[in-house]
Amino acid sequence: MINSGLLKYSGKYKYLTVLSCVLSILSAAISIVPLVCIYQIIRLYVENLSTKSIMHYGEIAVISSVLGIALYFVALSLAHISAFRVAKNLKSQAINKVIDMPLGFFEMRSTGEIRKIIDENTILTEDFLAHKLPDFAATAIMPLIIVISFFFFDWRLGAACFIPLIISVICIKMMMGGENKFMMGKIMTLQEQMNKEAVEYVRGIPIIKVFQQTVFSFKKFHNTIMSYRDLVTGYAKACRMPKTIFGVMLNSFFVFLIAVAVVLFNSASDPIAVFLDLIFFILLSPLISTTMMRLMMTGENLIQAKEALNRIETIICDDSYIENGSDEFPENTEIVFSDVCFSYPEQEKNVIEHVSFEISKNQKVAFVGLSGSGKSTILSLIGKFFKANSGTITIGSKNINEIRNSELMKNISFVFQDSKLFNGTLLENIRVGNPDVPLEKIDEAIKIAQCQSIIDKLPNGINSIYGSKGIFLSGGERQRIALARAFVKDSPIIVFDEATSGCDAENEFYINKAITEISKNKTVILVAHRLNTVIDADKIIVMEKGKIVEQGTHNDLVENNGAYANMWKQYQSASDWRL
Ligand SMILES: Nc1ncnc2c1ncn2[C@@H]1O[C@H](COP(=O)(O)OP(=O)(O)OP(=O)(O)O)[C@@H](O)[C@H]1O
Repeated sequence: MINSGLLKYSGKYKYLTVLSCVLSILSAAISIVPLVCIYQIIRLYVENLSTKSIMHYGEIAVISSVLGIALYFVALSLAHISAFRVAKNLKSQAINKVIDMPLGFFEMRSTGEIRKIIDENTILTEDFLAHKLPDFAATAIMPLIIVISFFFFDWRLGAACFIPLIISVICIKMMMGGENKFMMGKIMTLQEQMNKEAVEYVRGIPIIKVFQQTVFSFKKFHNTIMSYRDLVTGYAKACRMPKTIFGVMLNSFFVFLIAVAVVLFNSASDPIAVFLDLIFFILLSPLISTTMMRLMMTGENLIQAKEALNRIETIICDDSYIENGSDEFPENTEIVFSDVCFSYPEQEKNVIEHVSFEISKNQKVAFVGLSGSGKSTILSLIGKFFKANSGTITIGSKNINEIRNSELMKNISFVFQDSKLFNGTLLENIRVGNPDVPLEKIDEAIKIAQCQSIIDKLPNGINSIYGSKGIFLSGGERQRIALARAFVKDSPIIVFDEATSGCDAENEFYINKAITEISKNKTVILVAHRLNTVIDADKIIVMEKGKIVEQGTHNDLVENNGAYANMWKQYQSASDWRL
């Protein structure tokens, strides 16, 4: 049940939610008292009885109205306190989980999707607990009110109210039961998808402009919008009839009451008594309508909150990334892959097939091969962005699954093809991996990563805020800042994934020089397309379709006259052609 599901996130505030429901029920029960008092006042007036009693009922009506409002106010206030706590706990648990997730999690989900799951669903649960749940509890008192009015007043007039009431309950069932029960989930899934694809679309606007495309070029986005349109239109059509009948029934209590009352008047020995009972039911019927309307709305909100909770729990309860590794990182940074196979989540085909290799401590090892052969995937597995399907990966004989993610990240630096800088000063960007590093080390990093010329041209030097007032850097310049960052982090293992691709000759020269400096006394793994950067590697591993086809030094592989020798020949002829 949703309530207990949500309440486990409210901690000690759980009782406030329960109390708010109890108070809301009391408030609903008390709300009937003024109606009874008005009925009594009319009865006393019709029967010409004492005005003193009329005053007495008037006072009770006013006091009970105020009490009902006060109880409802307290109920809502308590519900809000508990709801805020649940929203806060849900959000912080989800965010903490996301922070602990390996990079692979973010590769498989867009930021738009993660933001929507956490942000919008917590708002939905908060809204439900703060506003809708007390109302939902209050509607529980309604059957009791109807039964009491049956017994105490006139069962025949009660039955007249019962007819539209039953029909409207059937209509609610038709709108929310059967296939429609799953509608909210489908609608929310499509909304999430639209949100995700809208973000992708906005990101892709430069491509649309450059290639003069329209929104239709973003087929997936367009198709999702169309699917959403079809789904909600279908749902609206399916609900058209029951919703109309529901609306008519809620407004037809008078019709049923008057029809039955006419019959009763004609056969009654005491028409005044029938008239007075009719007055009571006329007073009661708007309360029944409001309650039915509330029931329908809160029922919808209940399904929505349940779906929202399920969605947040896909993150909070995601066991696939449970961290149970230790905080000890091995001294020996030898990396060994033994018969490793891997396929990306939700993909059947292995992109890494029975791969085994060894990288000794402080060796420089390069992966080369055609595009799509699995080089970057190998690097992702070393960083535990994804877990291997089978086989083992060890660092210093310790299985990487036994090393905590944060510890692994502390000891491995990654320099990707397109390094990202965050919105902050260049100094903050450089020391992000080691915030307490002394300024002398930063100066050394700037020198080694050849960043001085970049910093000199900025208005506030190293304190210039990247991304502000036109302070942007070229791809090659960002790479050099990322190299300074890696130097400052000073981790024993460094991974370069095509760090020089996309750079001009000048930047490539600087970056290669920096890589050589930064790599001293480190275990270095690099992926490179430009083979001139791997000649001096201790080992070159050649990949083809997820498998290792050759490994050795540059000279050994050239002598072998295999795949690498071919690549080398092609590379040389291309370089000669360029020259
Ligand atoms: N996130 C992902 N989900 C599904 N498949 C992926 C994902 N990333 C890569 N792949 C697939 O895995 C295979 C290996 O990709 P990988 O990026 O490791 O190759 P690569 O050798 O590094 O290529 P390149 O030199 O072009 O960067 C490719 O077929 C690619 O399509």
